[in-house]
Amino acid sequence: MAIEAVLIDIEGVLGPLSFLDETLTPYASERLGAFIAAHGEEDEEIEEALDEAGRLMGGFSLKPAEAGALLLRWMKQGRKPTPLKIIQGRIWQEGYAAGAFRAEVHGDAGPSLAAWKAQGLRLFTFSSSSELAQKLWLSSAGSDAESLLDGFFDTRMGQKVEEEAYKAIAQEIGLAPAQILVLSENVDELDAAASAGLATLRIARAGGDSGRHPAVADLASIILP
Ligand SMILES: CSCCC(=O)C(=O)COP(=O)(O)O
Ligand SMILES: [Mg+2]
Repeated sequence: MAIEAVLIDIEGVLGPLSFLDETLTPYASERLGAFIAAHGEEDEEIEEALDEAGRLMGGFSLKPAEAGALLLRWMKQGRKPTPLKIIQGRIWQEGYAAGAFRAEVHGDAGPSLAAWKAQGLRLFTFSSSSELAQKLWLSSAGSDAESLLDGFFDTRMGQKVEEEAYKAIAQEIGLAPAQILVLSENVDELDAAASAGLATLRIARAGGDSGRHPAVADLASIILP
């Protein structure tokens, strides 16, 4: 079955892994408590995210300090539930606006996306970060990638290591799973995508084990039929 769409990871594929660990995560950790105190009771999106965090904990109504501690714990555990990613995205939005940092996109991202688009492929992201955080990353890097993308998927479709998320995305895009190629640096994500029947390709910019998936060193090395 011919590939009709490409589902692309951001951190690790379009941009460097280090930006999350070295810049975005510390920035959000340091501001989480103050951000929740300032917005937790007056901003609908943040209120809803905190309610959802409480539901995920079994139906608790969390006080701001409890919510801050819970989200920090999730971050330390490497968990990526949607309410955490929504709140992180809003904190990062303030950081980008204040000029605290700028994101980077790898040099091969724009030209590769443009070439695939010109071939008639549909292009989507799938990131653990919120749709807002994805768009901020790409636009702050001055990349034209955003304008080439047909849609942005995030954890509202499910976690990236869960097969069900990829089935839901295939249904949303309206293609058979085998018509979608997933690009990620993360083998667990590719395993989940392959279990759902999607085609997979590991982007191994830093090398490493690709498990059962084919791999290339960068986006420029991909030739799509
Ligand atoms: C694109 S903003 C920061 C990335 C992030 O928050 C994350 O959890 C990892 O993202 P990925 O694109 O690798 O799913
Ligand atoms: Mg990634």
